Amino acid sequence: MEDTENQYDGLDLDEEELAMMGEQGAAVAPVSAPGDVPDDFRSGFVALVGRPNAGKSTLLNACMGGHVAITSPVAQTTRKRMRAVINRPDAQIVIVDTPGLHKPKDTLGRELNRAALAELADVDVVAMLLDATKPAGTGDAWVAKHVDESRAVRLLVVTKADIATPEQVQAQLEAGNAMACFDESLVVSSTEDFNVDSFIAAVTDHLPYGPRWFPLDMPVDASDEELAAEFIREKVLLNCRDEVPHSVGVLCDGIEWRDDGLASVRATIFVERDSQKGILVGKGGSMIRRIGTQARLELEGLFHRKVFLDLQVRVKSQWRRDDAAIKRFGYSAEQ
Ligand SMILES: Nc1nc2c(ncn2[C@@H]2O[C@H](COP(=O)(O)OP(=O)(O)OP(=O)(O)O)[C@@H](O)[C@H]2O)c(=O)[nH]1
Repeated sequence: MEDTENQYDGLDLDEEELAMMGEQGAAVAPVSAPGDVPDDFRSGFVALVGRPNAGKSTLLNACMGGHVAITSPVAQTTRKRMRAVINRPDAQIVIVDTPGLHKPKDTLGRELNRAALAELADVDVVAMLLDATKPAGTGDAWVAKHVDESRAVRLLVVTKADIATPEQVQAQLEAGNAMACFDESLVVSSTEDFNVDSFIAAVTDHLPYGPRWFPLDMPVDASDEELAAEFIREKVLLNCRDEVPHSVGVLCDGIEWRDDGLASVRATIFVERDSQKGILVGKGGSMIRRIGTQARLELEGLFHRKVFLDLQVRVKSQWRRDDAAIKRFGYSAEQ
């Protein structure tokens, strides 16, 4: 069903809320002292915003040249703001991946929207992503309205050029530019590495002169536990269908860095109903074993060592309507 404007009623943050959230984001302090970087060093933050499935996390990964943010064909994959850092001799670019803006059905959905919108208040550049293969709708117009109100430099990025026709790309460029006043428009394919460099260059050109905000050895601002939980959730999304993906929350209960070089990771996958637990565990444990194997291989790549993964599945009824649970999972706007 096509989104209609009034489905988003009550979602807009007022100025006070935005200012408050902007201040929280601004709590990052520079790590480089004056003189550590050249006078013409550029640095700052670019937020990727757009509807679910627009390709935000995939573009972030393409910019980073690796698997940093989780992606899947399931809408609303991203639940945590993810900041990834590109370091160049002339610039430091902090890319902020945000949850897809959508019509929320529960407290979690509302928190995800709040988290995404809050980023608009506190970045230097906003890149609004539009999927070239999906006709722009009122949901995109709603996102564009917020982008238009942002004080940041605005980029329109039409994504998935590899699977769109030239006509679709052109139509999306026109639709996007009709919805908001953009400073620049680009067409990319993140999976085919088409124009990803141009995107980074465009962002860099619009960043102010400034210090480094993150140390050179910190490509993402997430802890090992947070990354482990997200990569496990990604494997659940890739293996499960229907209602299970949206009901899944993952908590990493701990990582032990053992003397024998092995990382022992304990994590719990939460679902909302017994029936979902049954699907997730699978016949004779086949599904959870598959998810565990895929997640373990991913974590071995991430941690550069062998991983022992202990996965539990538990039921927590209606956690998506529970503020405290949403906070505990780290999916809240107030991180
Ligand atoms: N062919 C193609 N597919 C893409 C491209 N970019 C993203 N995709 C696919 O589109 C789907 C959604 O991509 P994501 O990067 O997870 O989208 P997102 O905007 O982060 O989604 P949310 O987390 O729901 O907000 C995934 O299946 C990606 O593989 C692209 O350039 N080309």
